[in-house]
Amino acid sequence: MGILEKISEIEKEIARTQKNKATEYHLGLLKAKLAKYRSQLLEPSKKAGEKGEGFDVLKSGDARVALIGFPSVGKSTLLSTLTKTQSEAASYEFTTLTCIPGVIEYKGANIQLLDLPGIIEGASQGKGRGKQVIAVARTADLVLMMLDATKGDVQKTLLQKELESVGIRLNTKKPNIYFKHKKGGGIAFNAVCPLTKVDEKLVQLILHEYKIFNAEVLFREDCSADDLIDVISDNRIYLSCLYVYNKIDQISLEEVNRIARQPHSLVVSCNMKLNLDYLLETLWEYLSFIRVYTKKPGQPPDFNDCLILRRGVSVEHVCHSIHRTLAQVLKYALVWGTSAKFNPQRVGSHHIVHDEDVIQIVKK
Ligand SMILES: Nc1nc2c(ncn2[C@@H]2O[C@H](COP(=O)(O)OP(=O)(O)OP(=O)(O)O)[C@@H](O)[C@H]2O)c(=O)[nH]1
Ligand SMILES: [K+]
Ligand SMILES: [Mg+2]
Repeated sequence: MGILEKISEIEKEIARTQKNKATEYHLGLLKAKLAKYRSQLLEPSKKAGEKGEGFDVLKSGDARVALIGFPSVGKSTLLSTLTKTQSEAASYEFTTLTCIPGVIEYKGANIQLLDLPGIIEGASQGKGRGKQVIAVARTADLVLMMLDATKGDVQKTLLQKELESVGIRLNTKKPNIYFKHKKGGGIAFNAVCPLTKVDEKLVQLILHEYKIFNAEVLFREDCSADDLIDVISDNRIYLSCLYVYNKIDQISLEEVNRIARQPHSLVVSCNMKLNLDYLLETLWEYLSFIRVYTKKPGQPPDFNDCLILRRGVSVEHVCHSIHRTLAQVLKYALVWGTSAKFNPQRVGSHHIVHDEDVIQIVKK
């Protein structure tokens, strides 16, 4: 039996099995098996001459955003609208056959936007260009999942499943489980809170399925069997995802309102150029961008040139992004803006900067 068949057998068995206390262990074990086979699928093929894991497009700019969606939802139309690059758009499916990069220039940031071929159900198992598209998605800072607003929620459910099955987790955090493989000593299992989804026996069963007999496992939150499998597998990718519903010029206002209220979702019309400003603003938020301006002593800040950084960075990061060696010679920094208690505040390298702060570096 090939891996794909084994996977489908297990999926069927999981679907058949009623979920209750008595089947809990059996289901946990099946899920572990499933994850194991899927991760075998993810391993790069060793066959010589088999080409095309991903499209070779160099990363550039401050962040990379990958456009993922079914054929003809309007991905290329969006790229051509938001960037100077033109990507052919047409009413037939699979117009785009490769990866086409463009650059969104917004509030001083350069965001690399990747137009990609449409993907369909079965993409993760190699249908269409699915595997290559997914390989590109794994390299992105953000997935922009484009959906056809006239088609309800099916596209979203299907695509999410495709991405899940290859280890991509959208808008979720890595489960808070400490896991360490050991050379001996058996399995030391602990939890810092009451667990409602697994018990020690299930954890052991799952670990044994992975041939792990010596390990330290500490649940720091009430995680599930799936969470544990994600942590053991260690090849999961946690990505932010924005669901962008296009073609709202074709649906009712009630439907627009319903969709726009869903989490991580927003509505646009590329053809009518509706709500695209809000899309850019939201992209900026999701990428956690902030702008920091620099200032030389005795001169006004340079507001034409900002540093694009991520929320939560310190003065040390700011130094690094100006010059590789600057942090080493930092004496202190003067900061103006919302991160400062008074203007200017004299701060050290650990001070966290805010959006639109102005900073002056004083060297030793
Ligand atoms: N009504 C409507 N049609 C749109 C909108 N945006 C794009 N389209 C149309 O949808 C069709 C597909 O657009 P594309 O940009 O080629 O879609 P795609 O997702 O890149 O398609 P593939 O490359 O084939 O995967 C074209 O006929 C577009 O004119 C929109 O906002 N409203
Ligand atoms: K198309
Ligand atoms: Mg296209």
